[in-house]
Amino acid sequence: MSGPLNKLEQAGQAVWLDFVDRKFLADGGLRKLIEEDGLTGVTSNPSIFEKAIGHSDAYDDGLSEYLDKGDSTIVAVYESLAIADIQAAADDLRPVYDRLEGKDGYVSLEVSPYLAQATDDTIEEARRLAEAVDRPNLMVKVPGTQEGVPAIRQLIADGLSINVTLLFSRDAYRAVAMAYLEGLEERVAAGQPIDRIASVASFFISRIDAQIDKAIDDRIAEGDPEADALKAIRGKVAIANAKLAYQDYLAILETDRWKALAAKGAQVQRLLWASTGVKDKAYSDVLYIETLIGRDTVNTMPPATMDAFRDHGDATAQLTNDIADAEHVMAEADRLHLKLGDVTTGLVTAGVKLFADAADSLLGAVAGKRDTFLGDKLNGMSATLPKSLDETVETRIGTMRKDAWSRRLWAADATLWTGKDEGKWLGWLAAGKGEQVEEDALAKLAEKTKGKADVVLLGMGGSSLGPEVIGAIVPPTTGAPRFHALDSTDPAQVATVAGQIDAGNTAFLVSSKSGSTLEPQLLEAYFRSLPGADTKNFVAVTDPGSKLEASAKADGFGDIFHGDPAIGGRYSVLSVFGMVPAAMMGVDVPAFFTAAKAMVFACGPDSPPATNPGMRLGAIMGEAALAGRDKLTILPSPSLAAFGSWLEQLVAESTGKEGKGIVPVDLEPLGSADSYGTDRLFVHLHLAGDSDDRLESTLKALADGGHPLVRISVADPMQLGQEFFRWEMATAVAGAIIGIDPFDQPDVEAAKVEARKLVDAYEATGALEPETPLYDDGDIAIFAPGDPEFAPTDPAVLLSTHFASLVPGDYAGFLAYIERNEPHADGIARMRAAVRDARQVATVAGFGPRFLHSTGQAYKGGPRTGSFLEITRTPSDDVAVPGRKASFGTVQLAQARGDLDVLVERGQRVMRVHLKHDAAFDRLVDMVIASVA
Ligand SMILES: O=P(O)(O)OC[C@H]1O[C@](O)(CO)[C@@H](O)[C@@H]1O
Repeated sequence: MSGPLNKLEQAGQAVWLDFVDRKFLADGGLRKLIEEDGLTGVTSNPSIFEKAIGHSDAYDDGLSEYLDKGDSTIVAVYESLAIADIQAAADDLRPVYDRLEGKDGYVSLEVSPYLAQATDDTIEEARRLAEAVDRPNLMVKVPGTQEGVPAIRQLIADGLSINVTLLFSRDAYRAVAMAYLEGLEERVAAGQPIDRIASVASFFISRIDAQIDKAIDDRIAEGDPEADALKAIRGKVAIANAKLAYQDYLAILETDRWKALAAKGAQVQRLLWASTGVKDKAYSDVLYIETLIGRDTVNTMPPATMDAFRDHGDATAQLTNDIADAEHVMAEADRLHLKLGDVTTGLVTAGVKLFADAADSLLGAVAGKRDTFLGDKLNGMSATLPKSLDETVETRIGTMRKDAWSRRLWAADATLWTGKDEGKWLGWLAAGKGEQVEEDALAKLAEKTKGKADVVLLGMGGSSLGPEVIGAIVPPTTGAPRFHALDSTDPAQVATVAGQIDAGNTAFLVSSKSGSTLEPQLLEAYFRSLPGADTKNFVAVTDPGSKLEASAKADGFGDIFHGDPAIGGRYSVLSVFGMVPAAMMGVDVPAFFTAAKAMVFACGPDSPPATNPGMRLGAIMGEAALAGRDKLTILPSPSLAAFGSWLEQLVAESTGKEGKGIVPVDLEPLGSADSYGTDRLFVHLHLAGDSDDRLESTLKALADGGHPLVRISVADPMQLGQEFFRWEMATAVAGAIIGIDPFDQPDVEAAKVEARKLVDAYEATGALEPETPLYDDGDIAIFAPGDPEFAPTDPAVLLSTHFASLVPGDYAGFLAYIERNEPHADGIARMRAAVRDARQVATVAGFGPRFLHSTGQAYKGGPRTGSFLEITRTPSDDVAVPGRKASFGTVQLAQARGDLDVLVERGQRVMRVHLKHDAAFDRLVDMVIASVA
């Protein structure tokens, strides 16, 4: 063969192809180039794979085959595809490699561009890739950044062949040339062979001219007096730079150091010309080939450049010609202040970023394909946002990608939030993959619990709400015990659960991360005192070293499960705190995690924000809150109605602090589209098979009316775990956008302290501190401790004054320290609807003390826009707590009063209505509705 490309080989220059594509390889395209054009190598980079994989369906078979295996990160999927191509190319080139005895015939695969600034990670990744590709003619491509240089030295010393990429300056080239020598010397010193170690130093050409030429053109356009001198070096700087780098190379060959290595069989580290397709179409399309032909060099060409050279290239060696001229060009560039040093430094950074961008887009494309393949095994999400919010969300997603939020979150980088200790609270990421639980231990526990009639969980907030939601949504297996979550000190509520069970045939679960929460302590004492109760049937779930762990051990509990101290209570549902009760209620935990993992992987570190469901939702929540849409209104389909109680604790306790945050609105009766203000972000969660025409038409009207609406679809209740994880990720991300620490709860403790003070005083004196009502008619009493404006008057005026303070953007809260039962829930729902419709404000509600451990944080620490009606009552049948003077009723009242004091202190508006007997509740409901009519 004697075409121009073959002639390059004769001139000592190897022709490599800067391109990989599965179809091209499968069709024998590479073999043809090897046979006909004398091609001896292939290079790839993230942009090349992005084009290959992201924009064709040639990889879809491989993709689906891989995804069938189950657990698969996007990077793993990408690598499986890329490695197969690299292996195929390496196999095509193997005869060349063998013929040339390892001097050529290489194919290059680049380490992740995300690691370009991390020496140790680069080393580890290069070793891993070399092992995975498992071909002697692989060159691992490593960026020649400052951090890359020591990695290159180490990898050469390891015996890997390395393609050093992203070299723009002679200084950088000389540094990697030295790293190559050092690596070889290390091997020689260790008595290891060096003759099969190859390396190329990839020197980039056209990108330099693109920058310098632009600067020249700008200066000329501005009328620079040196216009002629500038014009004279246009299109010449990159070539001159490369020619002088080649002189550096020749100089190295003259050193004794090199000669000693050569004597041991070392191969030269060839200069490889990369980026050789011309960017300026005015230049000859073979400019960067013809000018750079010389012995022991490589030119890696994009296909179009290769075709052009085959067609009309001139293979005369010119690399060592006109060196004086090259020096003159460089001197001129310097004299004319074209700042080549700055340009090459900038190009390294830009080059790393360009490959990282390509990798993001590649991973995004793979993620998209994976999602399509998974179909409804991955819960879906779509959003209809008003234009301005849509724009800010997309801008945010763009900056999140650039700032590597997906990777940084998984790497526990606290600077995503406030830079405090947030990185220590990310155990929920591993928990999502099932890594916090031992499935065998759970299976044993499930077996043990099977024969029981009931399971009663005693715990608060994060320790009770996840299990309650699982119990309500995931269908129980036949024969599984009934499940009750008890998170209250309300005497009637305690008595109701006690009345539903036979303590002798019940498994009890005391669940508390801290192991020191008051309510489960009181409840444990109560249930252990019931006839038939046996501590062997008690299970504790708690963090290691807690007070509960010690007492459960001492008291002979049947089982103790340990939580992960790196997970906060509200993020704990996929740890033992959710999964122990799930196992006890008969949920197939391994299957639950198998279903959950689709979302965990979709939210993985390698899933860029645009295709990462948790990140995207977090961006929407965070941006909506910043835009004043801080009331996250949960509108589930009927079968998912329970989900909101878990979600509201996660969102409220995580984000509601420092006067900022998101106020979740759960179980608010559905209104007409025009009853909602502009402070809402709506979220609809839909379980396949559910239908609710009124809800559907309202959702449509909301979206049509310009309200932001996120729709989430869940194909199967077993995929509930996906929503736990998606929302955990989204909440953490929203917290970062809002600018708070989503893992602390600074204001919850304050109410606990106040309540404890009151209970302690009661234990000492036998009475709660006296208080004076504004109004008392023997039926109801009204207190408004924080507001001097309220004068004792008739209750209707007091209530209407209270609600009159609400303005759009505010929210009304109903904090009910009464039994959580249907009549009470209905009455509260009616009051909420009336207030919302009258005042155009969002309404929230919680039963106390349950909400204290969930939404209570946001009511105290979040936006100061709340106005709360607290409801307490004198219980008709109080229940004693064994070993204490204070009854459940007294503790509950103390908690209510402590809560109110803190709300007042935090500047929220509060009024308390005390019901002197149960029947007064209906009167209160009527009075509230009348007061806003
Ligand atoms: O599991 P523990 O430690 O009893 O806490 C219960 C709940 O109380 C809180 O600490 C708030 O009071 C929540 O964060 C937590 O989920």
